[in-house]
Amino acid sequence: MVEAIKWHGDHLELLDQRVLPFETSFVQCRTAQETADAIRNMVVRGAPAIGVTASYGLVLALQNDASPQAFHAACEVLAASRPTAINLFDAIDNTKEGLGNPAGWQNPAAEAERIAVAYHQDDLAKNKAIGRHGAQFLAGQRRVLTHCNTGSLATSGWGTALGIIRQLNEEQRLTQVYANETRPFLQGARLTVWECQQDKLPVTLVTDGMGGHLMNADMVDCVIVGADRIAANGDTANKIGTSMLAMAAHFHGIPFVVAAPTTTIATKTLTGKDIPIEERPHDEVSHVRKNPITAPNTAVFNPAFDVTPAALISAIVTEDGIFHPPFKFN
Ligand SMILES: CSC[C@H]1O[C@H](OP(=O)(O)O)[C@H](O)[C@@H]1O
Repeated sequence: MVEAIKWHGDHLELLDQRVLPFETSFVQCRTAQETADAIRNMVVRGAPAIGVTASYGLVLALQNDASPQAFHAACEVLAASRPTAINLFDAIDNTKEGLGNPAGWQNPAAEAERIAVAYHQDDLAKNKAIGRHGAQFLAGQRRVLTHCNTGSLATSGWGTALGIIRQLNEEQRLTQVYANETRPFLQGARLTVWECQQDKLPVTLVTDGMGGHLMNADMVDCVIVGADRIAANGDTANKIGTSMLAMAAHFHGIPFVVAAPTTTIATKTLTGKDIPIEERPHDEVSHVRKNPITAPNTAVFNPAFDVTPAALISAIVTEDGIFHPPFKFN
């Protein structure tokens, strides 16, 4: 199981997901700003991984300057790195609350480090529970279509949707994984395929437009995806292209399952309309690995996420179990 995030006590080491699987290189962070830049630039990505990384960014901030003013400035810098994944804000609030008691500020850097390490370990435990619940729920489903990357690279290890897929494989109940390439950042083609190959999962790469054909040809038993923010009513923000998969699955009567830890559930976000959708740099769409795929100065729209209405979601799997519609998280 690959480790995307490594804490070394005085710096953070991130596996650079912008260049996998072609290069294995690492980015070191020693300040909150460097950590925020790594999140914004998608050195590290994936909602749970973003939260864990931000927790360590706050430790670095306190190691550099243990004043409350510097800590709150670091919270702002990290909170501004990416707007959609609620895990980022959950992690920041988790450290804020942990330092809330008077004892927390006696040695805030050490206390924040204890909090961050616990948050990191807790996410791994959540992933394993999601895998168990999801595999139990999907008994008999053997051919899975997934979107983006929701594995060890997007979490503390094991994964959410890919964690369920790993569990199905461990229980010898998986015959096929179709991985959407997931334009424009290619999390599927570059990261999910690589993770599946590392674990000898039966993975086939498909383009983002193939989902309807696979379902029409009866090649898929279920669709499993991750999430970046689940609203109180179950509307779910996930990688751009997810909602179209949900529409196709609904039309074909195929289960569409969202897998996420409860740190991805935003009870104060009432519906999908309240979820901020990140827009990313245009060259992510107009170029692939720095090579242009369109004419210069082409107009581009690059929303990184879309919202799948709760009505299209068959089940939401968290570490607490399986939730069915109508969803009401509070
Ligand atoms: C378990 S990862 C959840 C989620 O995060 C990814 O977004 P990004 O790669 O832009 O950070 C994707 O939406 C995954 O489904």
